[in-house]
Amino acid sequence: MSNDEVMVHSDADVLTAAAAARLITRIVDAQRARGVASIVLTGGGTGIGVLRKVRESPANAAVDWSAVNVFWGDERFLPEGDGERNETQAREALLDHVPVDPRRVHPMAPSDGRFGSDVDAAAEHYAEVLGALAEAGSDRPVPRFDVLMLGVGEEGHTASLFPATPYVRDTEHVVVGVHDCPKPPAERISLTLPAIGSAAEVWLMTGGAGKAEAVSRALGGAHAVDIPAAGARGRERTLWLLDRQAAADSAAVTAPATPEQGITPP
Ligand SMILES: O=C1O[C@H](COP(=O)(O)O)[C@@H](O)[C@H](O)[C@H]1O
Repeated sequence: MSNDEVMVHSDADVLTAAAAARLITRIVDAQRARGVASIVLTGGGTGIGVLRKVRESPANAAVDWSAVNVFWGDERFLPEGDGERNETQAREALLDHVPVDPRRVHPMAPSDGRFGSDVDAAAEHYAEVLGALAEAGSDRPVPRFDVLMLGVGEEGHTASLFPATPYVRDTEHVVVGVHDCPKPPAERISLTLPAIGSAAEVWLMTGGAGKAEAVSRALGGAHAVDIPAAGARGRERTLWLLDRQAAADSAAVTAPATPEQGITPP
């Protein structure tokens, strides 16, 4: 039985705005508690939409952007600056517009960087970057992630972990080089499910009718190998942020009686 929390918003615009407000608050709270916040970004329409809304929000001035560590959950292995890279899109949407400390921004390597076209070497290096920033005394080989955001694909992929691939089954690595990806580009870099599961909070954010079946199967208890999003769980909290269309097929999430409604499945 899942103890995921589900929040359904009326449409994609409200979803991204509400998730942005939530993200700002999460960062401010983490900075108040520890002086610094660590966030893990996702690509995809909803994830980038959320970053755009953070940029547009006057409340983003409450964040000390110089004390935000930025990581990525996955990356499309393409040349630096390519418009399809999750990093490029995140920079355009937010990071180029707020005073982040470049030393705290940790993108995954591009395909024309120091590892050339060797996606496995690039993945191994990212694991080293994460390991070097792991909390002192922690047995987790990654930093403390206050929030790790994810998208959900129509077939249930999350980060760059696709159904029935060796990568979604991987429990040995923190980061994997993904080959033969069914959604272009063919090569990607991704955190594994155990690495995702080290985050304090995991937020799965998606909207649109095309995601309804995957969401329903994930919330219905599908195996992660079939629906990778079903295997993404935070240590303290797993939160699904959906619009009505994406929630439409989920038995545990009946049509909201009010415009916004949060539901925790039984
Ligand atoms: O390729 C990717 O797609 C997923 C989902 O994207 P969406 O546009 O369907 O919401 C995203 O989570 C992932 O980071 C990205 O690399």
